[in-house]
Amino acid sequence: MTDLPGIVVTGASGRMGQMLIRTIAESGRARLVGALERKGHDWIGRDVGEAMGGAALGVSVTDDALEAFANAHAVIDFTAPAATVEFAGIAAQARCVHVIGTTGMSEDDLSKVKAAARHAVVVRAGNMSLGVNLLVQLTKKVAAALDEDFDIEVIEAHHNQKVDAPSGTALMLGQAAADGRGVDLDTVSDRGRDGITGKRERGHIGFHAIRGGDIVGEHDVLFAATGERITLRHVASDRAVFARGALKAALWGQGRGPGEYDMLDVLGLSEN
Ligand SMILES: NC(=O)C1=CN([C@@H]2O[C@H](COP(=O)(O)OP(=O)(O)OC[C@H]3O[C@@H](n4cnc5c(N)ncnc54)[C@H](O)[C@@H]3O)[C@@H](O)[C@H]2O)C=CC1
Ligand SMILES: O=C(O)C1=N[C@H](C(=O)O)C[C@H](O)C1
Repeated sequence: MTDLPGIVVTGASGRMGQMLIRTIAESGRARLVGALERKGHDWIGRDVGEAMGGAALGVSVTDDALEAFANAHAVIDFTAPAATVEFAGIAAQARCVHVIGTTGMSEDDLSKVKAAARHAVVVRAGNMSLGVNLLVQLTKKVAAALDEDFDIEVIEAHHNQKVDAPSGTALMLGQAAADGRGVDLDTVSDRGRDGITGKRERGHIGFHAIRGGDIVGEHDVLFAATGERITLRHVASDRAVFARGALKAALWGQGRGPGEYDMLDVLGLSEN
């Protein structure tokens, strides 16, 4: 049992944190060695299993990342951009695999993560599910096959607690569509529409975000032309799909050379 890779989960009380802790505990392929929460959180010092309302797991929630990461093989991190940037530096120092699910990161945040990946393995993806990563590749292929007579719109729906838009997944899908077409996403991106926007520009890629209730995560890529349209769709109905992907990434990263990887690498779906 103690030979299994030891994993720290950051944001332990969060929606994804709790799902990850359950997934690791039930996997038989890894062991939970740390559970991190932000300073002042009322779970600090408590056994994380009990804090989640279940049996004790023998791991106390801490706010000390340096100490927690020192004894870990991997950190699975679904928190917030500022926290993730801080954890990237600490994980690199500790030479443990850093699996990043956090979305809404700025270019500056991403450049700091990239710097950390010079010293340790980082696996980062806006969506860790098998289905979405397959959809990314399908989107790229369909966008490459169709010309600009087909307008591309990415529509996503999430729960009412989500703080960033468009979702990390929507941006991955938009990037895949732009790559398929051979265009620069920043140049053709239309984020939402409101007011007298003028007609849709040919070749642009639109993003639209719905927020409501407890929607786990739904993504449509619409290719609309005159007389016909195609929709590629993924629906996540259980956060376990993200947690299983993240655990797979943490195990895949063991023994690999430093660098920044994504779930296409982990799942063997990368075309490069
Ligand atoms: N890549 C993927 O497959 C997925 C990514 N996400 C992303 O994961 C992130 C978290 O999502 P949720 O779990 O729904 O959010 P949440 O709000 O339920 O959980 C975030 C947790 O992080 C904790 N946290 C914040 N700062 C911290 C710090 N400095 N140290 C330790 N803990 C800290 C918060 O206290 C909270 O418990 C979001 O960015 C979301 O978009 C969510 C699902 C799947
Ligand atoms: O915040 C969420 O919940 C999710 N976030 C990710 C995103 O921004 O795409 C992945 C998933 O859709 C759930």
